[in-house]
Amino acid sequence: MASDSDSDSDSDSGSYVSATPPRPSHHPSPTPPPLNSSVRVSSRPKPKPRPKPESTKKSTRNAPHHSEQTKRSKEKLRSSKAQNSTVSNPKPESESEAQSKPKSDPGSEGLFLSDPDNISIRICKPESSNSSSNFSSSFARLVKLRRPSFDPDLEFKADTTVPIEAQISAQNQVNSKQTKRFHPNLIQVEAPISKPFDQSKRPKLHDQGNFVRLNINGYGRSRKPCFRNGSRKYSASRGFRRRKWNSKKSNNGDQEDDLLGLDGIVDKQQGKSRLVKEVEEAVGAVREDLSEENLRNLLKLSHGFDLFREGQLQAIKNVIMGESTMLVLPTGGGKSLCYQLSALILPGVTLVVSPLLALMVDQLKKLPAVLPGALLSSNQTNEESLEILERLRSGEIKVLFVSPERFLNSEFLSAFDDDLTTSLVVIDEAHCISEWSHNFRPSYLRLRASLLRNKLNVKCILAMTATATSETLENIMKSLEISPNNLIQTSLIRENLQLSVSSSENRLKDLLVLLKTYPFGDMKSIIVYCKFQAETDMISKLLCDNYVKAKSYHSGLPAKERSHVQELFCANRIRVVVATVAFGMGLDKSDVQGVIHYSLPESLEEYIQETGRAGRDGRLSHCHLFVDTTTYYKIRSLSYSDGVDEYAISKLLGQIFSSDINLTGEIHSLVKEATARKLDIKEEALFTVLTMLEIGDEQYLQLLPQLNVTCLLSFHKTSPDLLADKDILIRSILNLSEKKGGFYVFDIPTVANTLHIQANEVLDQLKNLKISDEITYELKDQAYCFKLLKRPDDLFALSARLTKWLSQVEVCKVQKLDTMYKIVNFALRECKQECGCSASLHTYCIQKHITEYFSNKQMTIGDDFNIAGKQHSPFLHADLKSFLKSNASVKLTPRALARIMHGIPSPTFPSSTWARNYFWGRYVETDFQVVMEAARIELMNFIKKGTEEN
Ligand SMILES: Nc1ncnc2c1ncn2[C@@H]1O[C@H](COP(=O)(O)OP(=O)(O)OP(=O)(O)O)[C@@H](O)[C@H]1O
Repeated sequence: MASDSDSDSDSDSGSYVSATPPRPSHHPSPTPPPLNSSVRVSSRPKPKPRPKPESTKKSTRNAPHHSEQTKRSKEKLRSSKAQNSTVSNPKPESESEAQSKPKSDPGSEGLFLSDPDNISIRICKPESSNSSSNFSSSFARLVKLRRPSFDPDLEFKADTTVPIEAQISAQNQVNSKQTKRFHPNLIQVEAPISKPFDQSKRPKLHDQGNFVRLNINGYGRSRKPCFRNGSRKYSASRGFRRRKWNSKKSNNGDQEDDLLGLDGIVDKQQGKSRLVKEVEEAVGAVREDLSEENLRNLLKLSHGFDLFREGQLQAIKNVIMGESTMLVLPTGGGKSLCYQLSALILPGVTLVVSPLLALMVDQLKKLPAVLPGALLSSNQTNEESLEILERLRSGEIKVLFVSPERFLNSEFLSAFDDDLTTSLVVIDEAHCISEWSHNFRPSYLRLRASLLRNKLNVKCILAMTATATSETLENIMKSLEISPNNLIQTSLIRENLQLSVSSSENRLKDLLVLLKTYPFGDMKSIIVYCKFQAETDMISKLLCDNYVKAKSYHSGLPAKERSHVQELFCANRIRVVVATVAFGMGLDKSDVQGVIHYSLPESLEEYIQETGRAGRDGRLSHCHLFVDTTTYYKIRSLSYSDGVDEYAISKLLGQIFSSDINLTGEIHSLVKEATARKLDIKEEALFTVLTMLEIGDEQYLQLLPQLNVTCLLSFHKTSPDLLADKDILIRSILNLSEKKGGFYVFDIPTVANTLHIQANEVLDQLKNLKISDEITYELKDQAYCFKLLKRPDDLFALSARLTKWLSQVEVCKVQKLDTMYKIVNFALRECKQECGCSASLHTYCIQKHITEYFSNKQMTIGDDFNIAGKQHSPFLHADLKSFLKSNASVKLTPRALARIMHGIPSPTFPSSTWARNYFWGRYVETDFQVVMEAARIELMNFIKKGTEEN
């Protein structure tokens, strides 16, 4: 039976169909859908034997050295941030980003780009007491510009004491005496004053890599150990750089850097400029002659490695020659190096699209010091993002990390309009493009070659993944227009991994035994993967009770705690991390010796990725998998939690294209939670449908960045009416809002549409008024926003097509799980124990079947196992009848009924309410399709009977 905790599994990328995204710990309450749920018409090396484990060293790191000036900057930053911390986050980009970011905790670990010396140009200062009218006037000009015919008096039938023209001319006079302030979104109208980048150019020290720019929350924090995990300390590249730059090297590791005096810093800076010069020369040589020798010389200088790994050299050569390339290297195979070295050589910018903020942060940290990088994320303010784009244009940034959702942002795309040369676009985790991958992510669909060429003017694309079937690869290469000749693929599983499997009736007991006996008993660094968050907490506690140093890790934990666990693990201060799928992306700990799957992975792709976290140092490592049928059925059942009925899709399309929606470019919104609950469609599935309506065969709409669309506003200094006289936005708000509980409640897109401006321009103006202490406000109701471009000719045909596609994706997901189960079952029951397979060790047979699966070869396993569960149950129909009788007033579809019988929570039927029902999860072991068909029959009978009785 799946309860709340059962279903609260994690995902590594907040993807839609295949992996359930990290969930909040609460479930939506089962209250009826609120009124606003409708569309809002707003207006490989040979394994070396592992040495005996050493006793864990305690890493000691001193507080970083700061100059007085940086301390002052830090103070300034804190106060400015405090002033600027609005209740809102105006541009949430994606679930995954939002989940990765520290939840509005100013003290939490900074995943922000920052330059503490440059605070003054980014943070809006509070204005003097009459500043609201200044804002009002510049805002009025903006409105006037967007909608010349706009007359607030006529529009709102209100008296105005100050006509808008007078406001504008008065403001012009004021402006002529004042420093000009430009609205950030006025770039199309009037170019903002090009701010000289007045950051005092602190050269990066070698040990800072790219991290110093990450932390907007406080300068000093950039040197906290959270960004300096234990493994990095000993990494080859850092070691190399140390040798290069610091002749006074002692054995103190990082501590030594912190204790260096000014002389040391000067030495380092000189060393760095020498290195930069050498790298520049090496780059020049490569540009002249793309020989292996020249590339190896550059590799040595920039990364400190002597040799390329398999696939790297070819990938780099392809990219430098402008050939779009598909690169498939195993986890830890060295994919990042391919774009890093290429970025050094190519003249323009390298844009890296990455699915997770945490991954971006990690990759940014890993850039060699000679390669300046930055990232854009929804955590940043508009000013910060604009500043980064400015630095990109000025050539100060060579590598920019972005999420796929960033491509919805017009400001971002317009930065690539003219002079900016984008030499390379890298699509990391490229399998997310394909709906047939284990981790499909709708936003990745946007990343087609045509868009990248048109919008970014880029010729070369490098797509990278560690795991993709040939079908997925075909899909990716087709949408990115990569020639089949440019597929570089090495083996999927590193040869240093020993794979074992055992069936288990009591996994907890077996896990304890495994951790205490050879080979796992000798290991100092192990990851245990579980399916559910609650499991990880329970198991780590049990391990601690049994003297195994362990911690749990899942996306339900606060970001700070997660990074703390990762730090401890990387520093070998805990032996075991018990984690969900959320752990490990971007983890570059080379000496993980063992991976244990407590739960069956959902696909072979997931298995390969997770086992690939062991033995990145090339040493012999072990991966064990526990198989129990109950977990298999439970996971299989949950694979059906994203499915959608045609009926629900039709209703959704009916809302999106309702007759009173016009196509005049107004912003429309769909409140996520309310719509999901009303239509019983998961939010991720809603987003997939919207994405398909944008980039499917025909473009029906244009998606905009997601927003909190409902604003609750209260006034403080000036009375609302007086402020409305001065401020056109406030006047609109007063006319379009309802008064509730002391707040003026209004819909942001409606106000934006009335004034013919963008929603983020409304938010910017609200922020300005808040800074001037005129108002405070709260934002709620996260919504998908879009503009309608075209109405479908046949809504029914469109919903049938979309439903069919979604159900194929669902089937594909179930098949992936079944294949995983088949392979381990084969190992357990059918393996002839040849080629090294023996007892629980099945490296050979598992690898063989993995290769068959990924190369699309016919699997050499029969379909003997009854993997799909029981096909029939004598009591199913009787139970369905009984359920319908006792829940006659509940509106049910066959899918909803089958979900209840399987114990699968959904937006309308959350487990918090329904898990108490007697029938909840009783048929988890019967194939879902069988239960759904039975539910359809019984529902029809029930309705027919009801009609006859009436
Ligand atoms: N040619 C090389 N020689 C030695 N070490 C290398 C080489 N290339 C990469 N590495 C190292 O291998 C490790 C893994 O590299 P990287 O993180 O790029 O792998 P990846 O393929 O991106 O892994 P993942 O799939 O987990 O993201 C890093 O520590 C990197 O420094």
